[in-house]
Amino acid sequence: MKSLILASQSPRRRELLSQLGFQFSCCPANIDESELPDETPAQYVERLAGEKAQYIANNQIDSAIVLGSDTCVVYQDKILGKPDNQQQCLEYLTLLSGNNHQVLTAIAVVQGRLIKSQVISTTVTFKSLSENEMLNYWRSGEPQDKAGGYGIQGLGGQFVTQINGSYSAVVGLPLYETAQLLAEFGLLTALQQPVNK
Ligand SMILES: Cc1cn([C@H]2C[C@H](O)[C@@H](COP(=O)(O)OP(=O)(O)OP(=O)(O)O)O2)c(=O)[nH]c1=O
Repeated sequence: MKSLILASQSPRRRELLSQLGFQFSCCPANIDESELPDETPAQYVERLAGEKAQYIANNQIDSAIVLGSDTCVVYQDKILGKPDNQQQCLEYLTLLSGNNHQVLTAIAVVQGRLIKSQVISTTVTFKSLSENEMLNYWRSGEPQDKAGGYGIQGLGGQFVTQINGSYSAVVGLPLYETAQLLAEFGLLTALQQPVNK
């Protein structure tokens, strides 16, 4: 029986992976998340997802399958990570207000020396936000641990007028692509199992 490890501390990723019906354990991967010079946002998230998975895989004695993921918000080629403070969050929300942005989520699966990864891009449109709304939102406590300073699955959902792509990828783990990638490592969801007719 192959064991699956989610290289994450995120309760959202844990919940999403549970939706696929897998048994797995969670290990947070503490890696340096600084950007490298000349790296595109897609290269950045793909590298971090791979490093998170590899960090955990390197500490395994057996050949466990390790899934890592990373999400960032991109506005006009600028990466918006988790806001450090109120001022940065208001800056991010001001950029997102009334505009389209991309949410990039990368997933990486590692087993021994084999690594496969993928980047999923989703376009999200925000309504125009008032200063009051932004301040109240910051005070709700929701933006603090989220890329771009918002959570589509929470209070922040009321800012979103349109989404083109994968909702689960915006929340942190794309369900369709994760099921496909894990299947390449022989981990099938209950729905992917062959049926005896
Ligand atoms: C845009 C957006 C991001 N997010 C979250 C997803 C990610 O958890 C987080 C981005 O930070 P990440 O660094 O991708 O992940 P993390 O630190 O939460 O967890 P780990 O590295 O241990 O896997 O922002 C939402 O929950 N909702 C949203 O709408």
